[in-house]
Amino acid sequence: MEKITVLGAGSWGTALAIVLAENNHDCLLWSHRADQAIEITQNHTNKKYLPETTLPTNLRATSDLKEAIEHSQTIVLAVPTKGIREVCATINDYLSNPALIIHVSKGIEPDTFKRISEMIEEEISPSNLQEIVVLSGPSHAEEVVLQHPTTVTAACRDLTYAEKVQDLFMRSYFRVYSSSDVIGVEIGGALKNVIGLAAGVLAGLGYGDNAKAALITRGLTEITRLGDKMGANPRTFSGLSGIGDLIATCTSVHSRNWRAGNLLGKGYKLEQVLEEIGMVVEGVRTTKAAYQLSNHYHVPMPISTALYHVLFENEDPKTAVDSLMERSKKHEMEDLYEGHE
Ligand SMILES: NC(=O)C1=CN([C@@H]2O[C@H](COP(=O)(O)OP(=O)(O)OC[C@H]3O[C@@H](n4cnc5c(N)ncnc54)[C@H](OP(=O)(O)O)[C@@H]3O)[C@@H](O)[C@H]2O)C=CC1
Ligand SMILES: O=C(CO)COP(=O)(O)O
Repeated sequence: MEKITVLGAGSWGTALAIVLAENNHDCLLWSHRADQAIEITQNHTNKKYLPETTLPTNLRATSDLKEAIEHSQTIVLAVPTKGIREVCATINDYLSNPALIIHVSKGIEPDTFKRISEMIEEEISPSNLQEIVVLSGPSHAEEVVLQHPTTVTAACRDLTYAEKVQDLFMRSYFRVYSSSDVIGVEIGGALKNVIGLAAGVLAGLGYGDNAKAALITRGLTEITRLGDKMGANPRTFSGLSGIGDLIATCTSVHSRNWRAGNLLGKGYKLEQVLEEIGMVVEGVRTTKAAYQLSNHYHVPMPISTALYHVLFENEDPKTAVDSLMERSKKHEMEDLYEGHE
């Protein structure tokens, strides 16, 4: 049994805290909202994010970040990408011993192109950092809390820590694999949200399985193309954090990215969509990052680019799909690494 802190009491932080508490770890969940921390500790519920779930009685929450950091040196970071820097900068002030940071967020920062682990390294001083592990894969919180079989990957440049995280989380319904390809796992997790949004757009436009299969396949091609340039092992994209999460996000009604895209395809405006979903839709910001990265590395990413135009330049979704289909003809395989659009 270990002491573990989970930062972020949204759907994913809460679902992971449940797995850890069920594994008999002494898990303290931090919410930045005091009323939610009280609800979790006293009522054993988190109605806003997991309305049907009863939390284990050994799972406590606090809204005191200092208390949460003093609780343990194993910290699961489960806040949206947008909040990573702010939370890390604050916890850096509270850390007195090097911590193992396990991050579970899926995004890339626009403008800086930083992956989550890079942002963490910029905000937490080296003397306060033991290692960073990314935990990622096809894992909708809604299904994890129902104990449906789920598989994810823990990646760290030092495999020993990935294996430690495997041990912390492994449970009958929650199977964790290990990897040393942090870049590949982070890029796969972030960019699948872009393609997941696009899959929702296609569904909203009324398109069916042919379009969905095309999008998943060609989406994986552009993720792999960019990942290769950014230093990932291309084989990682055939794994759980790559094609695995791409399938889960592009085919599931649980996915907030898919649902957001679906509303966009039906004609709703982005602001209305985000209001309606009421939870983080990581793919929106990451689409901006993907578009910028595509230009920066001169890597063709036609789907991400088309979605960028829809999200940020008001392009009509149907017109965007038509333009994708009407591009000049290509060879299917040759363009993967050679950079032909
Ligand atoms: N949900 C899922 O199934 C999965 C999610 N993920 C990833 O996990 C990350 C977290 O997502 P998820 O839990 O789903 O998101 P949710 O939208 O469900 O919850 C986000 C939580 O973070 C809180 N929050 C937002 N900004 C900050 C901040 N600056 N400081 C502290 N807390 C903050 C929110 O508080 P408030 O209620 O006040 O807004 C809320 O409690 C994302 O990167 C997502 O891609 C990964 C795998 C599965
Ligand atoms: O990452 C997820 C499942 O693996 C959750 O996806 P959404 O953020 O689209 O809900």
